[in-house]
Amino acid sequence: MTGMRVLAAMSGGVDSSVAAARAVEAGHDVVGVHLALSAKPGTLRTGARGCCTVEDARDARRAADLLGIPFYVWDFAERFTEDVVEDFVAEYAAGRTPNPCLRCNEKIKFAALLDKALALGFDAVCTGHYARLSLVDGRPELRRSADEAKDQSYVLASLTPEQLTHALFPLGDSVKTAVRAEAARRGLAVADKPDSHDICFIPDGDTRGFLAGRLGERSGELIDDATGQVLGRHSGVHGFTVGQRHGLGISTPAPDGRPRYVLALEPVSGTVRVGSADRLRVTEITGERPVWPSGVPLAGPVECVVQVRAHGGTAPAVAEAVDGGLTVRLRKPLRGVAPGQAVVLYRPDPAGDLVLGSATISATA
Ligand SMILES: Nc1ncnc2c1ncn2[C@@H]1O[C@H](COP(=O)(O)OP(=O)(O)OP(=O)(O)O)[C@@H](O)[C@H]1O
Repeated sequence: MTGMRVLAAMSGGVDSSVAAARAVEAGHDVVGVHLALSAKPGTLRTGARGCCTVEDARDARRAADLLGIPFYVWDFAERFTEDVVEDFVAEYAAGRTPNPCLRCNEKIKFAALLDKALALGFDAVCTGHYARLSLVDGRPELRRSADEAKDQSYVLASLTPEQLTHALFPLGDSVKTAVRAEAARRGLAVADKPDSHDICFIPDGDTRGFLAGRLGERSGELIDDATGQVLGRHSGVHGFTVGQRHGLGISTPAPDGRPRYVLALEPVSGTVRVGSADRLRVTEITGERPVWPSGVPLAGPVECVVQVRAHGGTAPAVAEAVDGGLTVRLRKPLRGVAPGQAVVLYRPDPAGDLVLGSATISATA
């Protein structure tokens, strides 16, 4: 479809700059917007790296200028803090492992931003996400990106059909190297800008330190799940994720000398249960709050491939919608399946695996 009124979400990175350029080229009427998401952005003077820095806003503006489109900066810092950062902290405090990019898509980019865009008369929000999106008989179909390494369908799979109907992902069919080459060809100054990674509001990558700063000391015991033996103390369940092996701070070596992994987090008592790798194997996953991006709930047990974290963690499975939730029986056990992460169901397809549904992991067995 051409001639839509499109609001391009421009981070100041190479992907969203090229995505906006392609939207312009496709004949849409495009306006660029950069979201100020941090209450304390880094500045040009200190050169500090941070979330949504002054440099990022400037890069986005330059790209918009080159494309000849109007450009605005909108302050969404309060919404972002409430819906993404506070949620992130609360989830860790509750012993779960959240995915903040997924939450940002669900609550900010395709909720607060999309709502404002629709209210202003735009038809769609365009982003530089790597995922394929098409409308088939009026139903959105979300598929994995052509670039396997960059695929972001996992963090978009919890969007509803209503949200996806108003989304535009112009990079879905491209690989990152081609996008960089295109940025250079178009004269976009951000062509060489490094990929953003990890969590944008923790620029130094020290998630544990960030959470410790927010949640303080909440000490508890590290317990060997098999023997009940206390192996050490820790300063908060928020420092751990199911499947974690390193940084456990265990002072007592296991009698069998095998490495130990986090098996479960119990926030009320502050207990971290650890055990050997074989105890980490999961064959059944229970999911809550399922979402069907194409608007079609699973009918009966369905053979699919599931993914349980943003990178890797895939296995063939049989999934079934039950009582407003989801049950997944894995055909091959997975390790490191953490409550709070999403379980995303895919139907394998040479044209890009199709997202059938998604749910939040609530329990494993
Ligand atoms: N601060 C922001 N303002 C506006 N849009 C944003 C912002 N941050 C992210 N986005 C949008 O969300 C998309 C995905 O965000 P993500 O953090 O995964 O970026 P990315 O893959 O590094 O892309 P880019 O190279 O454009 O930064 C971006 O391509 C962009 O469209």
